[in-house]
Order: sequence, then C-alpha cells, then structure tokens
Amino acid sequence: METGQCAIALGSNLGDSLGILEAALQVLAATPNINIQAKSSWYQTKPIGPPQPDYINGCAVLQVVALSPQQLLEILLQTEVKFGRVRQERWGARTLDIDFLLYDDVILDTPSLQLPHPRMSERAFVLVPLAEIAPNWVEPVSGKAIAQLLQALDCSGVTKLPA
Ligand SMILES: Nc1ncnc2c1ncn2[C@@H]1O[C@H](COP(=O)(O)OP(=O)(O)OP(=O)(O)O)[C@@H](O)[C@H]1O
Ligand SMILES: Nc1nc2c(c(=O)[nH]1)N=C(CO)CN2
Repeated sequence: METGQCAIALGSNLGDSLGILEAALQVLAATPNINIQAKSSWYQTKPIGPPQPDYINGCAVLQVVALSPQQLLEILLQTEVKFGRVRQERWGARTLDIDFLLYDDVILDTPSLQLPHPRMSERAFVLVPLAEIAPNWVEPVSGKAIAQLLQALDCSGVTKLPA
C-alpha cells in the first residue's frame, strides 16, 4: 500500500500545554495507518500575533499508509477538536493547534488545504523543532532544505525545554 512521509507542527498556549501536546501525539500514534517516526523536543516560544501567553511548540514526522493529504488533514482537525480547540480570534490563544507542514514533496493549493504550509518558512517556532528531526527535507516551493531555511530566521524567541 502507498506510504507517505508527513511533517506536522503542534502548538498550545492555554491549559496544561505539555500534557495536551503529549496526549495529542498519543492519539495520533494510536490512529490506524499513522506511525510516528520522529518527535522533536518541546520549545517555549514567544507568541507571534496578538498579545497572549507564550506557546509550547514542537514537530513530528509521521509515516502514513493509504491516507491522502485531505484525509490526514481531517484527522488532524478532529484531533484539535478532541482537545477543546474553539476557533476564535485569528492567531489567538488556543489549547491545541496542529499545522500540516509537508506531505512528501507534494504542492497543493486548495481552499481547505495548502501544502507546504504557506507560512512555515517564516516561523522559527516551526523550523527550529523541524530542523531537529528533518534538517535535510527539501521544502518543495523554495527548493531549500529546512536547515537552510532556518538560517534566515531570528530564533531568539525559541527556547528548548528540558526533556
Ligand atoms: N497546511 C495546512 N495545515 C492546516 N490547516 C490548513 C492547511 N492549509 C489550509 N488549512 C486550513 O486552514 C484551517 C486552519 O486554520 P487555523 O485557524 O488553524 O489557522 P491558524 O492556525 O490560526 O493560522 P495559521 O494557518 O497561520 O497557522 C483549516 O480549517 C484548514 O482547512
Ligand atoms: N510562538 C507561537 N506563536 C503563534 C503560534 C504558535 O504556535 N507559536 N500559533 C499561532 C496561531 O497559528 C499564532 N502565534
């Protein structure tokens, strides 16, 4: 059966963020046709957007079997809902945000799903953890590897948490 490699970013800045993020990864690991191949450290990050508490962010690489990009997005959105995500202000505080970053070298531009995630390359809170687990993955729009994209960013607001 067809397999794919996907990268996701997770973030939380409301409630027991670390507990929520770990539990979300467990839910994904227990989902049929999804295997977690790598998981980054967690990072405390300064909020981008409106004033709000610091976030905890991290990334994971998933191997998926017989799941289209749209099907994986649905699973990620359902997982957000499970952890009480209520959609409010754009870029405002949330218990769980999961962004779908990459699916192999797929480029997609539909109303419900854009791949690669269009804002990933400008976000140190995404690229720092992703570079830890997938530094050589080439972002297909820029043609640049994650580690190379990261060199252009200011990472001063991103602090690794102890394991
Ligand atoms: N690559 C993607 N990952 C996640 N959601 C996406 C993606 N591309 C499009 N979407 C759509 O965007 C919506 C998610 O928006 P959401 O409110 O989570 O954005 P945000 O997290 O506030 O902002 P940002 O997208 O800048 O991280 C989803 O309903 C989904 O259909
Ligand atoms: N540091 C940080 N800032 C953010 C984040 C996030 O995950 N981390 N998510 C946002 C909404 O997508 C808006 N701002």
